[in-house]
Amino acid sequence: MAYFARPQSRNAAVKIVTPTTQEDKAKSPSKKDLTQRQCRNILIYGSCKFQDKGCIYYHPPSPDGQSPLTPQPDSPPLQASLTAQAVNAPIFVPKAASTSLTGASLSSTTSTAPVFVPRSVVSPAPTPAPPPAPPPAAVYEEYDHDPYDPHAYSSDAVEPLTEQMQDLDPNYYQDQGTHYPSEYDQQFESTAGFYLPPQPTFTRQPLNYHLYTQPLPDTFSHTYFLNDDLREELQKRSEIIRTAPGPGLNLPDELQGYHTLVPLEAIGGDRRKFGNWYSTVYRATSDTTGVAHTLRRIENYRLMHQAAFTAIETWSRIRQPNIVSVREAFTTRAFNDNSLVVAYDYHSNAQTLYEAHLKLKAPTFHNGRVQAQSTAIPERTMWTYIVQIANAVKVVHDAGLAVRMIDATKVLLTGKNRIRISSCGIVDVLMYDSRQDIAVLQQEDLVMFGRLIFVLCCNNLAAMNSGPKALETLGRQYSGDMKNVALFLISKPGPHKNIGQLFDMIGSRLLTEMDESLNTVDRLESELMSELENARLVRLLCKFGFINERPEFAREPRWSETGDRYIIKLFRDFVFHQVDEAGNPVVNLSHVLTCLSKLDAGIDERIMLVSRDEQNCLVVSYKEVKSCIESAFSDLARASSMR
Ligand SMILES: Nc1ncnc2c1ncn2[C@@H]1O[C@H](COP(=O)(O)OP(=O)(O)OP(=O)(O)O)[C@@H](O)[C@H]1O
Repeated sequence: MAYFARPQSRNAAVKIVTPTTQEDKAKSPSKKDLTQRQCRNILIYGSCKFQDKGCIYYHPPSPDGQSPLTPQPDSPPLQASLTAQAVNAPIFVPKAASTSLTGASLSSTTSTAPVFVPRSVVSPAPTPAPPPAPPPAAVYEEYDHDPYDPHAYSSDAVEPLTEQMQDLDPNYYQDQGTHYPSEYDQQFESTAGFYLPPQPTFTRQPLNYHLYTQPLPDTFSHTYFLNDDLREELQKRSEIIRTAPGPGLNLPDELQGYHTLVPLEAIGGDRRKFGNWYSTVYRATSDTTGVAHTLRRIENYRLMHQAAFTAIETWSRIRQPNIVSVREAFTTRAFNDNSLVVAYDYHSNAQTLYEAHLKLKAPTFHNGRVQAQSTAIPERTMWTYIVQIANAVKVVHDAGLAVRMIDATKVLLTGKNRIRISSCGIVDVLMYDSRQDIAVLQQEDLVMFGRLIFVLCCNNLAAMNSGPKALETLGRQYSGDMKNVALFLISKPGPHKNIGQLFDMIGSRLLTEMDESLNTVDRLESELMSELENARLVRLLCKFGFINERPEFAREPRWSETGDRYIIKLFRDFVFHQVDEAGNPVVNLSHVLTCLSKLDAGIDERIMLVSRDEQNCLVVSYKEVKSCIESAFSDLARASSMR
């Protein structure tokens, strides 16, 4: 009987063919020869559990008449700790229980995804699988590490086995209640006259790549996909970054290395001035990098001194997470006037603090009643803003510059509670002629910062017009610390009033902020983990797409349905085309993800692949399917690079 036939593929797949009779098996000369050879279990374990249960190999009698090399009850335990799994050998199927390796009996070695019933398994009623042999009782008569060559196994082959064992979990043996050979064992070995492999050294713990990456312990719930809020936010950003300009705007097609200008604010209607000038903000794409940038254009501005751009150079060297980075500045006549343009980083879906908190919002319906939306900013959020702005101001002041524009319409909210000061450097260019002492400008920064706190706490852009009322509102709704900070910032300039002193006042809040940002990093890292897995699987699916059913190779024998590609095709059916008992398609993402992850890891777990005509089935491991895919894909890649 042909238990195993070497498949057409050079890969190690076990083809299952119709079982033949016992007589055929008896006639097999190779089997006969095998019975003359000494049983490997005797060599490795000192005994063979299956000696009297059908093992066909030679078992030498022991001198005391007991079964050969059976350990005495008080003798030290033999090193019988290798399982079939440990040496990568097939699971032993006792002869009595398996007259043939039918699909049913193989089911014990197949994937454990029980919900899926491949077509061929559905139609013939499966016979119950025999219980798997106990792990330590593995026999190696049939296989070496090449499972198809029954004669290949020799004692020399023990060496490669130890190499494979090095990849195993070191605790594996402890778990089995066995141990590595001690000195005593070594002595026993030599006196017993059989060879035991040298003690393996374990260099690393094998990774269970086929399992999804675990999130950080206990902190965050684990999901396969990105958190909904974050996904929505990121999608919105990438959607907004691709919006096209409306028709009839009459904007230049090309502007000093930028194209596709899109205004970020309404053009026309009531416009507020930026100092003495009108300004407009555009999103534009860089010709060289394809990256979106923000261009702030000052209309009708005539540059008198080139030196006015010196400040832009200094600003462009500042990289601080709470400042919108400055890229460059230039003048242009592309808008049919003399315009000054300063380019900044673009933060998609950004809002100004004014838009986020101060602008009147449409009322909402709650319990059937119209309700004005609450615009009060929670104290916690206010402290986050204060710490971030203070951080930015400190960096700017330390660089010998002044922000010169800390205003609710110029501070951007670019993410959840994440703010950045925008429009930096532009005032330095505009006011170049009326140069002022930098220390005075820095004091002004602090006052502007204080005013912004009053505006946000009172929810009123004109809060500072009535100082005492604003102070009272702030004191009523926020803590004493907040009031002190706001008062300090708007107080008269003095030698001790600087941004460093503010940090002395808010020291403990900084620690809270730091905790928060570390938590955010952890959370995002955990999100990244799941996306990492998904990216891995997408690459795998792309390989599948490249390989499966290529029309140009339809007549090519190597691509035909007899080689590696056939295994890949059947595997594709196994992953995606499962049917239930009634023949209905099973659409189960978990099954797909599990299979693909196991494939990517190339683990030794075996699965049964069934041909579409249900006449043949192949037992292959994920490792073997992976190697088929790798070789098919590298063939393709080679072919494509030769063109
Ligand atoms: N760097 C940037 N990245 C993304 N969007 C930005 C950037 N800078 C400004 N914006 C957006 O451009 C729009 C206009 O910005 P601007 O600074 O002109 O605000 P504004 O409220 O219109 O102020 P003003 O009344 O002074 O023009 C705002 O919606 C803002 O979110």
